[in-house]
Amino acid sequence: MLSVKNLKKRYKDTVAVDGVSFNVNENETVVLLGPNGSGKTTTLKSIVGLIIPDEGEIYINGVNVLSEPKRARSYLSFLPQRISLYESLKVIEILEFFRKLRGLPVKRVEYVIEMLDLKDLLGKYANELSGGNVQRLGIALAIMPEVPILILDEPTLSLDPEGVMRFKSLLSQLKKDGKTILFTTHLLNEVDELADKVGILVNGRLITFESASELKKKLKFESKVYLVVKNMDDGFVKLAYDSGAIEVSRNGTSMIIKAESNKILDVIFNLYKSGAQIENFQTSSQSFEAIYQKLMEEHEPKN
Ligand SMILES: Nc1ncnc2c1ncn2[C@@H]1O[C@H](COP(=O)(O)OP(=O)(O)OP(=O)(O)O)[C@@H](O)[C@H]1O
Repeated sequence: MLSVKNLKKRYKDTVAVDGVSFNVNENETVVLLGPNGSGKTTTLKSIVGLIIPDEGEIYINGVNVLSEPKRARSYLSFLPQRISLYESLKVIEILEFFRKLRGLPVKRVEYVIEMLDLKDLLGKYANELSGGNVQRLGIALAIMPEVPILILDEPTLSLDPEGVMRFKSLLSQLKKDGKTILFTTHLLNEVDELADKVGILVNGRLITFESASELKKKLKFESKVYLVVKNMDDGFVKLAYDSGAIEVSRNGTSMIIKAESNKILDVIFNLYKSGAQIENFQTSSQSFEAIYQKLMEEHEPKN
């Protein structure tokens, strides 16, 4: 559906994108992560034909973006990081203006008003909108055309928690509708739920591109369990280590055990079998954020 091959872009002395290649299959949701300045926006803008790369090829539905930009672009819709709006127009006028510009039926305006819950904003002028509401309007404009591919640069930027939740359900609906979605984000804990695949860019290079679940497996995804044991004894700490725990800390009758996710239940079960009277336990899994930090440290070791 979307194929990026050996993409390179340099701005004077800055190498923004340095040989990036990846594919996005039909109906997949792919998230690009990376620190500020790692080349995410440059990659997206190259895909949508707004930047001419120095090297590399990009195909959308088999159409070369560089040689047939108009045809390639007809398959996609793009939400840029900063959208510029006509400040003297009301939200409804902006939606209508965009609809006419793209030659879309009236029902597409009704659709985006419903999907982004824009009813209360329709009479407001663009310059009266908060940052989060500008972003909602931007997303509305991006999903108005009925195209198979959506490319979104930081769609959750400035959204409040409710806006983020709304965006998440919008994205799962779009996925159900068969869309292929590529977006960048800094909200790492959203990645788990939304992404089929994750690409991580560091200094213009794609250091990983794989499914979120594979990434977790590879990095030995860890879980933590907090236990309160009525008859706590140092022997239980030793037993936890013997059962595969990576780290155990004891404080009075409670202990915190860290282990690989697939071993944590063994540890608890062995403690229980050996007579530990477990009064309370709570588990927590490593967030995607921790995984991301670990990868970053591997690629940018601290001095
Ligand atoms: N028009 C430009 N002129 C000069 N340098 C640029 C230009 N656009 C981007 N760069 C540089 O290229 C590098 C990659 O920038 P890019 O915007 O693609 O990163 P990003 O990962 O999207 O960052 P962010 O998360 O902050 O949006 C950065 O070092 C940036 O300063």
